Amino acid sequence: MSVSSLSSLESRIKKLSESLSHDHTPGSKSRSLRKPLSTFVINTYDNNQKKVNKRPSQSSSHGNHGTPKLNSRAQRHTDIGPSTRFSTSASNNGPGSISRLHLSSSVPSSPISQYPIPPSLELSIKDFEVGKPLGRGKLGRVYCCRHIGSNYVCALKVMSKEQLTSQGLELNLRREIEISRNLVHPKLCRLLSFFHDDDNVYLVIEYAVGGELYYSLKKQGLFNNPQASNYTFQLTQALIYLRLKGVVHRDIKPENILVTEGNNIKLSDFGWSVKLSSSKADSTLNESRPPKRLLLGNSHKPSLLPTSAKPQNKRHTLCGTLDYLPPEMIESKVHDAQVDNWALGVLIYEMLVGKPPFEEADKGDTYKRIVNIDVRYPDYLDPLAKDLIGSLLQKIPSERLLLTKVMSHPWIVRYKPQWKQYSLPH
Ligand SMILES: Nc1ncnc2c1ncn2[C@@H]1O[C@H](COP(=O)(O)OP(=O)(O)OP(=O)(O)O)[C@@H](O)[C@H]1O
Repeated sequence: MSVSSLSSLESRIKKLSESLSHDHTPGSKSRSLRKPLSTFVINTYDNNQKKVNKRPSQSSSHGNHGTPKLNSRAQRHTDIGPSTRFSTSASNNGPGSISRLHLSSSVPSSPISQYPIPPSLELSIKDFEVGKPLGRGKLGRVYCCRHIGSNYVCALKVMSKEQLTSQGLELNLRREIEISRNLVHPKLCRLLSFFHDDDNVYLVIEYAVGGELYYSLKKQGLFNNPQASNYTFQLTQALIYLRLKGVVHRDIKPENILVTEGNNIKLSDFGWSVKLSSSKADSTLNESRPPKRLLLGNSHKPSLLPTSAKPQNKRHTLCGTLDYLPPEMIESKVHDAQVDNWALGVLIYEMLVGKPPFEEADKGDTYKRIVNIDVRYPDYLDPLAKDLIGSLLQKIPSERLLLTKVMSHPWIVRYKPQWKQYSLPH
């Protein structure tokens, strides 16, 4: 599809998506301020609350839940042969009693085109050799693992059913799976498969060896123009694809961007994504069919999740991450796909400055600065970058720069020749 037809399609989608409004996503209750949560709905105008650490550490700040208990049927010690790409560790602090494994970060995951894992449901945890923990999310841990049958290295997100239920996040998970299972793009972290047992739900995800862009950014402090423009370009590619699929991500932030070999990025975490109403979607999006009913079990197993995760026409949910929330969400107005364009502007700023543009100790102050579009640019910022950020951080959503125009913005064009030179080592 040509850039001009993408542009016009993007404009049409923008209009169509203006019909998005109420989202009755059940509230999640424990996300930090860097996490999207419906508690923002309750707390938006509560300025008396103490601000919590906005940048929780990967291993400890996602709540007080330990490693989810793997089904005892799955507990085993793996027998690692010398020919495998894993090496054993003396420690045994992985899930259950499974030996903890370490994967050399130089080992690439298999190309997605060759991924040989069965689509779903025939799988069980026994089909995987579980390796080192990669991180912890709100509902459980993510492990590096190997699909035994194929030797395919992937990430396994293990979520406790108990926690899913107690935190009312079944619908979010269901929506995440429904949306992400239909997304296949080199700049998106692909959901390869999913299955469940008595205790947990497991998502098999493409493995991103470099981890979160957030940690690269924290390590380096800030990115230079070539690096930031490279990541911006790649993320915009992902967003254009999502736009064509009628999907709004709603939680763009460096924590949800994973880095792979060759400094490639993959957008992840579709827990807060939504799909434009199929009845409203442009026919060229090929999204006119309602999503298939999601089954998280074999026929003899009850389906874990409710079946009401249909795309909503209207959305008012205050989701997204505090620093990345657009004015329309803070003001409880209807929002549309342009929330992702706003977040892209926030991200570019954060990459170049090292902190998000509206960050304040008090979240009420952050909200004020967001609704007033109070962006303060450091002197050292390239004027071209300022121009791009400013054109994305527009109060009126329809005035935000089109994604296709981001791709050809002079800041991108100017630094493109230096992208290879400034690749981050991973
Ligand atoms: N596909 C992956 N490849 C490599 N590392 C991953 C992958 N997915 C997740 N991780 C690591 O595991 C950590 C936890 O991931 P997870 O998605 O559970 O957390 P999260 O983004 O905080 O999710 P949530 O907000 O849903 O709790 C991430 O911060 C990341 O470092």
